Amino acid sequence: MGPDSSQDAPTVSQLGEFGLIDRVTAGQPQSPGTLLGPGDDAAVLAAPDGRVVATTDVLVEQVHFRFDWSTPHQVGRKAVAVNLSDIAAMGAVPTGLLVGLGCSPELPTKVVDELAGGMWEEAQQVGIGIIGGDMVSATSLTISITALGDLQGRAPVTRSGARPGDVVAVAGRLGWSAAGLAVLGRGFRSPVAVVGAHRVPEPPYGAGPQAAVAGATSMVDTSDGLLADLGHIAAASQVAIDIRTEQVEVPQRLTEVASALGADARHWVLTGGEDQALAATFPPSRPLPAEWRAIGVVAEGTGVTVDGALYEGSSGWEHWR
Ligand SMILES: Nc1ncnc2c1ncn2[C@@H]1O[C@H](COP(=O)(O)OP(=O)(O)O)[C@@H](O)[C@H]1O
Ligand SMILES: Cc1ncc(C[n+]2csc(CCOP(=O)(O)OP(=O)(O)O)c2C)c(N)n1
Ligand SMILES: [Mg+2]
Ligand SMILES: [Mg+2]
Ligand SMILES: [Mg+2]
Repeated sequence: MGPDSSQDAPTVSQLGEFGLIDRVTAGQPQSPGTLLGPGDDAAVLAAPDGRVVATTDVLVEQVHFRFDWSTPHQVGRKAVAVNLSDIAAMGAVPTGLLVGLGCSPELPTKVVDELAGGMWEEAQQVGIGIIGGDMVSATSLTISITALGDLQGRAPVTRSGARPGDVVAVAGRLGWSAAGLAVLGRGFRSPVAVVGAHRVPEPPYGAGPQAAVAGATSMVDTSDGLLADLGHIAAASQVAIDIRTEQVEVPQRLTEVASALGADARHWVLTGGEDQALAATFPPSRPLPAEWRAIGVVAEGTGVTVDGALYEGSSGWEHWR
């Protein structure tokens, strides 16, 4: 195959593994702090703090996204966003991304171009880039992203530091992605406010480090659902968490969508995943940082309650359930 035909190759198998790698890496900016970028056996990245934060999330077609619901560009942005929100949830800032991609030989090259374009767009929002990755043949389109981050000299904010008396607070949107998923699941494509929130979450990236600076005692990103993810803090910290619904805003837009679908907007806010909001606990003595709003309290005990009662029904997403 000559260079001209490979330039326009319609499928990934026609372009080939190394042609595809060249295509997604060519012309991209160097991620800051990268001492050696894509092309060798591994990348080399500066670690300013001396410690490296590392996290992976995998996204699989039909499980995490559908191409009749989202464009490849949107899927690329979301795949990066869900990883960056885990970095933020440690109170860290991201420094680089590694991208594994499994796709069928028949996949049009254009889809890979657009996925990579979306990934780069989201990465550039926080000033970083893709420093390496892998491309393999697979039966379902699979994206595995590893995000690396830096603690800037601070202690990591773990899931295990919540203390009785702390305030529970959130930053970012809740329930919007679940509303969008419900809309798409019923075959609709609007309202775009909720469908767009499902396609591309907007994690409050800055709120993670902000919480760390403000002395947050524990933090998690809400990928599975607020109650489910707070359950991880309650378990790891060996405390009870009570959410006070009078403090939890249910946006008017979600109430409207829920009434059109015969659904429950409050349920989306409390248990809907994929908004990648941040939830954290703070000592009660100090004011919350700017992006954060109080939604409940930490007490002695175990588990998560809503207004003092166990929540009826599922508290969030679980794979294989
Ligand atoms: N295959 C695995 N090997 C080792 N650790 C894993 C594996 N899968 C998940 N974990 C770890 O289990 C924890 C919970 O995973 P998960 O619920 O996916 O976290 P998150 O919701 O923050 O993405 C994380 O610390 C994650 O790194
Ligand atoms: C086609 C499709 N069906 C269902 C969902 C809903 N969904 C899939 S995964 C998930 C939860 C988050 O995913 P997970 O892999 O558990 O992320 P993690 O908690 O590891 O960050 C949700 C709500 C979706 N996004 N797309
Ligand atoms: Mg995960
Ligand atoms: Mg995650
Ligand atoms: Mg997480």
